[in-house]
Amino acid sequence: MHALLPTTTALPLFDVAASRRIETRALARSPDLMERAGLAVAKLALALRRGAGPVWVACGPGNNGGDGRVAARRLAEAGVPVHVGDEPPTAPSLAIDALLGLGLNRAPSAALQTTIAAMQACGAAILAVDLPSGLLADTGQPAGGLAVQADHTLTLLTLKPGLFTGEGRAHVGRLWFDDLGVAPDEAPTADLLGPSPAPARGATSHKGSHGQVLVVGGAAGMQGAARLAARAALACGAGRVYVDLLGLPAGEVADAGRPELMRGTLAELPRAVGVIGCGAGAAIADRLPTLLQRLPRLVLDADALNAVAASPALQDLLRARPAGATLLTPHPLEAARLLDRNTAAVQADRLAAARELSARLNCCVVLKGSGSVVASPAKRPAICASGGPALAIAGSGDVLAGWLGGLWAQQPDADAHAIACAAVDAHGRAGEVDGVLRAGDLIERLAALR
Ligand SMILES: NC(=O)C1=CN([C@@H]2O[C@H](COP(=O)(O)OP(=O)(O)OC[C@H]3O[C@@H](n4cnc5c(N)ncnc54)[C@H](O)[C@@H]3O)[C@@H](O)[C@H]2O)[C@@H](O)CC1
Repeated sequence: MHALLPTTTALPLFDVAASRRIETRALARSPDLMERAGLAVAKLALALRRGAGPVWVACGPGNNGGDGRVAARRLAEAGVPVHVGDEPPTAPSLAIDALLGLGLNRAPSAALQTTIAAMQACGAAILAVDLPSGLLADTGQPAGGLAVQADHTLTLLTLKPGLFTGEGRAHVGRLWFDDLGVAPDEAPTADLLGPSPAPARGATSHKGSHGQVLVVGGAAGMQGAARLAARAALACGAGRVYVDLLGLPAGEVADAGRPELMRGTLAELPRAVGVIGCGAGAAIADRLPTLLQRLPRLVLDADALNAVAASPALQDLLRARPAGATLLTPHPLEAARLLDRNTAAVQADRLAAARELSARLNCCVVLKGSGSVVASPAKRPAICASGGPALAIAGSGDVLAGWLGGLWAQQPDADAHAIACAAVDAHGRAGEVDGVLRAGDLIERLAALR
């Protein structure tokens, strides 16, 4: 058993169906899995309980409750006062939520809702077994809108996607993992991202070795967005970064605060990585057909995505591009527009929405939000484990788009999916600070962690 995040390596994720198959085969080999699970819960509970009061164990009707009952027995054997039941004892030293795990298949019943409310109000820290009760393992959504808000979650046997995306991160608290000694014996449903190495910079390399980025955006009044993207691409290490600022006369400097940035256009830069749409406004729609047909590698963000959503002709152009050549970075509302549904429907199953969009448009899709999802046609999707609320700021997406472009410029042989996985994880890690960041500070943190 160990605390999981931050992870230093990529990790496999398994949905409910895969976890069940792994569990079934493991049970055939070692029938004592529940004993191992309960013992792991008891050990963690011993470390987490505060004070001399009883440990409250709330057990549900299935095997999740079975884990709880084994943990209660183990704790009692260790001399700890234990209370098993639906209502809290006086002054509990810890509450163990063993109500519902993988078997959750509907909104918590009225009785369970009462127990969950009592647990939230009991004054002790909550340790959830496998999953916070009410949280759907595949999507990270609370079934019926209600799930335990745990302080700690000890997940068992497999890591599930819903612990990391959707509302998962808001419910699990600190995440612990015990594989119960079982090595997964099938392909994962998705990957949890770990850090990727920064592109190598050879001793004799020069700026021409590190690629070009062309940022197209920045309509009148929105030039900051394009400049943030360009600054991020530069900080990432791209050799030359150009900005085609739609709202600025040609003779004016790209960015007075960053003299390294240059003005440029598609006509001069046919091999650059395009970062298109940051602060671009509606004018980008007219530029997109040429950009989509000419630039070999493209990152589309913000207004470029809205233009694509509104135009079947642009969607056809996207689909016609080679596999691995285009990266889309929608937030949930932009993804909803692209999929012609509402934001809630996207958030209800983020993995599925990202996969569907990537298949429809033949692109790599980064669905932003807590637990960003990276999906590409014919590839296993990935979920980002890094990041936090400090990233919920103006310009955060522009910085990500620019970082994606900067990374891709330096790795021309990498496909969109690999670039997206590396950039999204880096962006998340740079955003792991207490309080609030500004987008400019985020660029500096990305550069420092590079
Ligand atoms: N079988 C084993 O040996 C192991 C089991 N494990 C544990 O077993 C869990 C899965 O067990 P189960 O498949 O029994 O599933 P659960 O224990 O999660 O729940 C299943 C039961 O809950 C009921 N239920 C589902 N949703 C409900 C709702 N909204 N309101 C009220 N009742 C609801 C179902 O009708 C069923 O009776 C895992 O999450 C994990 O905690 C793990 O410890 C690994 C080993």
